[in-house]
Amino acid sequence: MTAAQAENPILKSLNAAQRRAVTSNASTVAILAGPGSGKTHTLTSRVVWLVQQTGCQPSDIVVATFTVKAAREMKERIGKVLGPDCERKIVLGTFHSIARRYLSAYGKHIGLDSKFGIADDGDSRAVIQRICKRHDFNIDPGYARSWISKKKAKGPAAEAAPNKKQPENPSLNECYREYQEHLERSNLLDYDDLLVRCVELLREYPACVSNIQAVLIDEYQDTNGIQYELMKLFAQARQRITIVGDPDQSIYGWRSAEIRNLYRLLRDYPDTDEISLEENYRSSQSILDVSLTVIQQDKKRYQKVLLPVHTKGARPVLRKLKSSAAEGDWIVSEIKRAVMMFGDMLTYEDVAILLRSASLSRHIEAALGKAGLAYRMIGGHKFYERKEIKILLDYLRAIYQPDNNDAIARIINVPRRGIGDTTIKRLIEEAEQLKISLWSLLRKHCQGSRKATTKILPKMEAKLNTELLRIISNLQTQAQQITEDSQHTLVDLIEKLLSQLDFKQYLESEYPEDHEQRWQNVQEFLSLANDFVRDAANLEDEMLPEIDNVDQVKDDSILGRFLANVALASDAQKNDEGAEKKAVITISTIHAAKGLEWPIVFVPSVYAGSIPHSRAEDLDEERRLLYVAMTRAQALLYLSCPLYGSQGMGTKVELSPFVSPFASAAFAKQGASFNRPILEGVAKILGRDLPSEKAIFAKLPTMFSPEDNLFPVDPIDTRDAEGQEDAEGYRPKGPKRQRLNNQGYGNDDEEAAEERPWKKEYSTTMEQASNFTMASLPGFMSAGAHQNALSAAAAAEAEKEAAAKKTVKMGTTRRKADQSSLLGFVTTASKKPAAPGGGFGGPDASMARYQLAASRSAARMAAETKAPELPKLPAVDPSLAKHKLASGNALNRPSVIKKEDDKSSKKRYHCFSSSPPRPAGAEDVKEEQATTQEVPAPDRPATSFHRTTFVSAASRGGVRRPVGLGPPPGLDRLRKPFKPLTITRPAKPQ
Ligand SMILES: Nc1ncnc2c1ncn2[C@@H]1O[C@H](COP(=O)(O)OP(=O)(O)OP(=O)(O)O)[C@@H](O)[C@H]1O
Repeated sequence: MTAAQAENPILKSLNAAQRRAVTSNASTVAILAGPGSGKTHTLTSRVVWLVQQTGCQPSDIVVATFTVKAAREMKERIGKVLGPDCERKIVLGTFHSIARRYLSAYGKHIGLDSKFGIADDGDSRAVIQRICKRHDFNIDPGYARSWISKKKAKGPAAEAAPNKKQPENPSLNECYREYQEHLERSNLLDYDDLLVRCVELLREYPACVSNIQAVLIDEYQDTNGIQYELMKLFAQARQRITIVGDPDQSIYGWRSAEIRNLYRLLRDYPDTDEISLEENYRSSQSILDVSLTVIQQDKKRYQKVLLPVHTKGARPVLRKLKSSAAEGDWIVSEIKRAVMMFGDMLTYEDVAILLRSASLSRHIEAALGKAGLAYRMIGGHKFYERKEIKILLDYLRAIYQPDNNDAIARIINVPRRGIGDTTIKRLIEEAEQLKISLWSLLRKHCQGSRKATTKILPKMEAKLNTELLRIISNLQTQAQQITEDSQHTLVDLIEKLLSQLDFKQYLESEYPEDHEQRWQNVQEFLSLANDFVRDAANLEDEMLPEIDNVDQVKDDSILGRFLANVALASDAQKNDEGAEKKAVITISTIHAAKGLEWPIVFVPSVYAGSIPHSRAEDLDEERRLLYVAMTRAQALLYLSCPLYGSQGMGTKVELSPFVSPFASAAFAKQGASFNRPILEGVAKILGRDLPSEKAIFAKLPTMFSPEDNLFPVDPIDTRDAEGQEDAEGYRPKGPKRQRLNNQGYGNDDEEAAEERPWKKEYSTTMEQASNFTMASLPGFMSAGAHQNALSAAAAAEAEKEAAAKKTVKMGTTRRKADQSSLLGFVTTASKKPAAPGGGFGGPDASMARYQLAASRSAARMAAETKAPELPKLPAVDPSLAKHKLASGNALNRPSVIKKEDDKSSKKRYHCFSSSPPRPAGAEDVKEEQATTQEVPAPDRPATSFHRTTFVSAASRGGVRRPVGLGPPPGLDRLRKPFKPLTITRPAKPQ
């Protein structure tokens, strides 16, 4: 690196490999590296470098990202360095949004009406469903939808070539043809069409992109065939491409992402400068190690080196819980514990719960709701999908583009105009038969020029005429004025629409229970439109640069752009934006979490059937999904698995095969003790200031449990051997017992578990007796332990200095001498072997040694004060499970069957004792425990089935009632009408 480069602010924050990638003069640069190695950071820096150092105009750069969220973040990062002006000019967005911009500007050259609308997923599904129904096709509409999408995604060549292996169902082709005809008639493009038509445009009119000097693609591993074509076409003028990607994170196979695109790139651009980034800046060493162990099970994968920059940190956890409900409760308790134990350093915003499928969120949401913790959903229910917002959007679509049959069909009877579903269906069919739009047909009917086939009663016609047609026609005029007259804005238009529909009144009558909330959503929608109008003052940001001799249509309809923005912003939710300001927990699907990171990550439901998903076709892709989820974590990673899943009335599940082979070796069974070295390690990874012990302690609530011990570490399966259940399908046979405490709800049905009336938020010191050690408190360390740690750290520091002296020789070729060729990279194992033991190991930094030494001392200390390990016995003797209380006079206390060998029974009652726990014997403390300090679950206290001695005795007449209490209650009852006695008693911990 030259001296000037060293001073350059763009390059300062980069390591050598990243710098090389940013400054490479090669026309094609491929950066392939593992998660957290700074790929996105490098790509952003390269954009800045190209603008500042090579004289590229921002408007001549195309940057394609995979999600709207990623595009927004990258824009922000670039804007910070280059300023808002430059940032706006860069053509940056998802493939779909970039394609839309080109199609609205130049689409007329390929015969596209520039006012095309976008059919979102819901629209496409509805159209296909109608076609299948009309023709009685024996195909699943969902399958037909993805079949059509795949066909389009593969590009025109694949579309023409028939599938030889599997003969195609002729109905599918027919469905495809009709679907496409429908979209054309309605002047709609679906998501796939945006790409397909853009490819067509750029092939036929390359002049549209003659200005493009550089094309940069993020998350390249998830591009599909058509996106690859598009990338090449965008770059056709200068052939200057930079891609970043990680084959291990390819998780969009179902969307036709093609891992083969990596090979294609190297084949099509043989001079590609190959750069691999090997340092992982995101996660602790233990998180990285265990994630690599998961991904390395895929023997066919592309091997690559990923070295941790951070210290070992807390060991990732694999927690077993009894049921999904218990899993949700445990997650809540662990989040609370972490946030509390780190003082102000961590907030709820630092926590993400990543799910294989959105449907798994029910229990988690219920648990968070019960605990009053705010959360936001990514990939969940979207703001734009709310009923009231959809209605308004459909009206706006109809105003902008009356030929949008689907929008018209959905609003024809909203608010109610007395037009039933059958009539609407007939109208649609009539329009389709006549090959005219629904709007034209309605006009014909209402103008009296068509009457025969559809029996719309005159009254309805009048209503349609005065309401729907009038509203839409009037507002169409106003919509046109928006662009010509600045006095009229999009917000005015929406307000007028609301008043003409009397929308508030409509919501009140239609949704009496939650109309206020819905009206609030409408207000939010208005403010969203207002923001859009304000930003549209910078209309130019969407404009593509003028190119000589190529006509461009100015996309100056604010309404049209607003609607396109809504259709493409499928994962940018308005409610998210609001929530982002507050410290809230994130619940996300793993797919939507791509490219993001959080200090604390939970991955629940790690069982076969969930991940890998029962319907998944590609197991390797499922493994990669788990890998993506795990590598989102910076400091603390938790996986969990219930004994019974939430689907199918709680069927028994097995731990995911992706983790089961090494579960006990690689994971801790419960959350780490947050002692000072662990806290300091996390602070270092996150680059945050750790509050003092005093400050942390001051904020801890009284009776707060500092350990992850509210739930049993090894939950007991209480169902019978065959998993037999009674007729209800879930509740086990046998007498109902009083629940002992809130731990392990596995033998209850899920609902019952969710509706538990009371749940303690803490455990008492006494319950902690067996594991209450000073070392488990944050910050505690004995002087001896501290001394040992200091000397270990000093030794490690010396070692580190010696290692730093070994410098790496730079090669003279494009590729760094110590980096494997990209082809080698994607085909053979790297020269640098993975850390021994499947990725466990690697160089210990001084911090790690310090931590290890410190925690060893702490563990030794703990061992000295630890109560003896007690045999794990069920809280209630199993033989008693079948015991039934006789309804009559069997009021005697059931006799506990004494076990010969139960010598420790006495010890199990220590919860009732105020004496300190007995010291541990000469028990060895393993090295492994030193860092993680697993805490045994508290033993269950004494339990019995007894009814009170008093009742028992009184009913036998064995005890005299004290005089002052009056006559026995039984006598009184005889005189009064019978009133059942109901006591709502919390399930009390005993
Ligand atoms: N040279 C560096 N020095 C310090 N931190 C860095 C460096 N490069 C990247 N980082 C940090 O590492 C983290 C991960 O970076 P980034 O998101 O760019 O990684 P990525 O390779 O794109 O990850 P993924 O593939 O998982 O999306 C970020 O917090 C980033 O700021």
